[in-house]
Amino acid sequence: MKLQVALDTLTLEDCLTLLEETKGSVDIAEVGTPFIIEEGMRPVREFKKHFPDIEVLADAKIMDAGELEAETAFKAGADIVTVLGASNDETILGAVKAAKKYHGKIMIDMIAVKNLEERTKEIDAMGVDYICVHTAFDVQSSGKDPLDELKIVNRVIQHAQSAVAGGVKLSTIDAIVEEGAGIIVVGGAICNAQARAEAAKEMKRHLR
Ligand SMILES: O=C(CO)[C@H](O)[C@H](O)COP(=O)(O)O
Repeated sequence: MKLQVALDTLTLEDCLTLLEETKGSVDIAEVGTPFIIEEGMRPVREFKKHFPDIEVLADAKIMDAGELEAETAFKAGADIVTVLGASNDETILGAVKAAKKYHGKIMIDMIAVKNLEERTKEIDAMGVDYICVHTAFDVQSSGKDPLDELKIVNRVIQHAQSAVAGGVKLSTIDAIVEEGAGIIVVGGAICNAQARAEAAKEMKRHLR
């Protein structure tokens, strides 16, 4: 199980400090979607330069032009790139093609996918590496629990590993660990903590 820290709203400088502080706890540094909108691929390059031992995920949430956009992120040094599960199959397959070329990985973000079971089966057969259930920022306050979706994905996947994102915190991580996931993504619960290094360490301690 890997711990991925989602870096969405911090400055580049603060992210580099956070990654230094949390060394040994964080397996994957995510350049979050808002960060990409702000800075493009610069954080991907900088994270790779300063922390060559940490995997870097570009949360590009690709929806079209899969091969082209994934290639841009892989060329910048990303190890993993996200593509939306709601995209056309051609987009996902294009991104998988780029991943093969650059020896990278594709994570499919199932955010807002309605036919989760059926779509997971289809996507699992496309050669992607991770299928991530994701409670969107915009619906987290509704109290939506990602566990039900994670159970569906874990039940149907045969090739990919599962991942979970969206509002994960210390009080919810044990149930996720119990259910099982290849990657657990934590953003605010680490980035907004008073003691970020301790928060990341504690999260990591709960993983298997
Ligand atoms: O991709 C995202 C939003 O679309 C976030 O990076 C993801 O939800 C993790 O952050 P948090 O733990 O703060 O919800």
